[in-house]
Amino acid sequence: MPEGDMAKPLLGHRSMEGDPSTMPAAGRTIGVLGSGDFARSLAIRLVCSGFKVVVGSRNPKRKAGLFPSAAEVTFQAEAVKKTDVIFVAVFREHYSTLCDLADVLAGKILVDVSNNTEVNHHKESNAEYLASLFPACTVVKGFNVVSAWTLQSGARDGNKQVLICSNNQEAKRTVAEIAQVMGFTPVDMGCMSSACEIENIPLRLLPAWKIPILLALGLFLCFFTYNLIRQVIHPYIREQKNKLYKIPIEVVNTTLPCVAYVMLSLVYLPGVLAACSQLYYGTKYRRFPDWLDQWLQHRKQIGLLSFFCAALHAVYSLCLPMRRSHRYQLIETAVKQVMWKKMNIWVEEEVWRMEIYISVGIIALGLLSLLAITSLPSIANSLNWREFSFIQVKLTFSGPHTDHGGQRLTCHPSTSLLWHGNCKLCTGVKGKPCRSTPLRAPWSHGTPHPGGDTER
Ligand SMILES: Cc1cc2nc3c(=O)[nH]c(=O)nc-3n(C[C@H](O)[C@H](O)[C@H](O)COP(=O)(O)OP(=O)(O)OC[C@H]3O[C@@H](n4cnc5c(N)ncnc54)[C@H](O)[C@@H]3O)c2cc1C
Ligand SMILES: NC(=O)C1=CN([C@@H]2O[C@H](COP(=O)(O)OP(=O)(O)OC[C@H]3O[C@@H](n4cnc5c(N)ncnc54)[C@H](OP(=O)(O)O)[C@@H]3O)[C@@H](O)[C@H]2O)C=CC1
Ligand code: HEM
Ligand SMILES: [Cu+2]
Ligand SMILES: [Fe+3]
Repeated sequence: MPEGDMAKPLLGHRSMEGDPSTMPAAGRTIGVLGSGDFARSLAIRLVCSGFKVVVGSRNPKRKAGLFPSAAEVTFQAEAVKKTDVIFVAVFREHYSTLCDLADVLAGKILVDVSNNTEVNHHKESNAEYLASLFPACTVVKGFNVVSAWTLQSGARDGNKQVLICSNNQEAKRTVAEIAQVMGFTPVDMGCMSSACEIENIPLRLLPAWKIPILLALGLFLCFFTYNLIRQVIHPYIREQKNKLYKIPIEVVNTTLPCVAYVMLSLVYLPGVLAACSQLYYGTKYRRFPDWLDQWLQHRKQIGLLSFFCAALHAVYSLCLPMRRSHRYQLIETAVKQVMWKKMNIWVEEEVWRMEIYISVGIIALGLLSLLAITSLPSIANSLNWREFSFIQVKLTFSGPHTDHGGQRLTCHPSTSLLWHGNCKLCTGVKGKPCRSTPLRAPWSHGTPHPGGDTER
């Protein structure tokens, strides 16, 4: 790592957050065991954040060149002696090779940063395993959710959160402070039993998206097969016409809007089912069945995928006239027109149909884009709940709700509150919303009702 890069502060806005040297953790000596990618990034970041760093390696001479000159690289036992807080940047498989250090490590804080390459098949989490190897040490789990790359490039890129857990409050606080000085946001995840959960987080691949993506793929496959039979296979069998050229654009372009439409209806259908269930049972304080609950919670992802398909459809549609096949067809029509000596082939009805078709398509796409943009967390957070629900519900004509006939059903905190003026449960004035707290997501569950009773 060149010195030039080292001199640059990693956090541009650090001065605004106050001098980190005033924090109790700042300036202390931190140990790092291991000299791999993670150890190196950690050392660089720690040095830049004003800590003294000692790196413990099995082969310090060979590895010293990889670390910033401000960090001291020495033998494992030497390094451990100089500090009370040690990051163990070694894989779980090699934890047992550190057992020789047990005596020097006694009474110190070990930070377990390890991840698994697959879901843990061991009985206990890596951190609990480390704790069992070193009973005289205090083990804190943390930093595994940030990558070596995030550490080096600064917390302003990537996720700022560092999840921390430990059975020792004191040690947890110390590590949280270190994380804070490094520019991260520590999140207290409780005691050591959470370690397993924390270790599995980096293994998850967009968990909320799995079902919606499978759904979209399944729908795409069904509609694609249908359109393929209709537009390619059927003409071939009936008239021996070769229409294979239609597959890449035309068949895909008739498939995409169908998927978009079905997905869009799947966004709003569960709300209707939920309302029906509430009307049927005459209460909103009844748990929805799990499948409906899951469905309600996946609406955002389903909606975004619908938007994605619609946007692709628009791009495909705009490219239709660009194709060579389209040019040939135009010329063919013109030649036929000349041959038939027909001057005017203008059909008023078809012209209007297409004009309306496309203009409505453009408006629909515009509204969908608005929904999609406001569902980006950074934008959603900058809107207050009323603006958010105005865009998400009113602008897309998904309301007003059907549940406002009976007083008992009114005032559901998970929905747009624009129609809640006459809510009796609510202490709000007419026209005023019943919930003053900012809207996290209309489907966030278990929110206490401002009238006092807790939903579900
Ligand atoms: C591109 C795109 C992006 C989207 N992004 C977002 C987004 O970021 N955030 C977002 O909120 N929506 C998003 N949506 C989804 C859509 O806007 C929501 O469906 C809408 O916010 C919910 O309003 P609704 O009128 O359907 O009411 P629903 O919430 O469906 O409510 C209908 C009725 O069901 C009952 N009900 C619903 N949920 C519950 C519950 N949890 N507990 C008890 N009763 C309940 C109530 O009686 C309610 O009146 C997106 C959609 C699209 C197409
Ligand atoms: N890379 C990343 O982005 C992230 C890594 N992590 C975790 O950090 C830890 C280290 O990862 P990473 O730096 O990528 O791995 P590397 O393979 O790059 O480094 C592992 C280091 O462990 C040290 N080590 C100590 N004892 C042994 C031993 N017996 N056998 C082999 N190596 C030993 C070695 O240092 P030496 O030879 O100097 O002793 C080696 O450099 C892992 O637990 C990983 O899960 C967590 C989050 C992200
Ligand atoms: C800029 C926006 C859009 C443009 C320019 C556009 C254009 C077109 C065109 C040219 C067709 C005819 C395609 C063909 O016959 O093969 C079409 C069909 C269709 N569009 Fe759009 N569209 C747009 C947005 C949308 C949106 C947002 C939706 C719905 C979510 C949608 C739904 C459909 C449907 C269902 C069809 C019929 C598919 C078929 O069976 O042929 N369109 N669109
Ligand atoms: Cu209310
Ligand atoms: Fe409502």
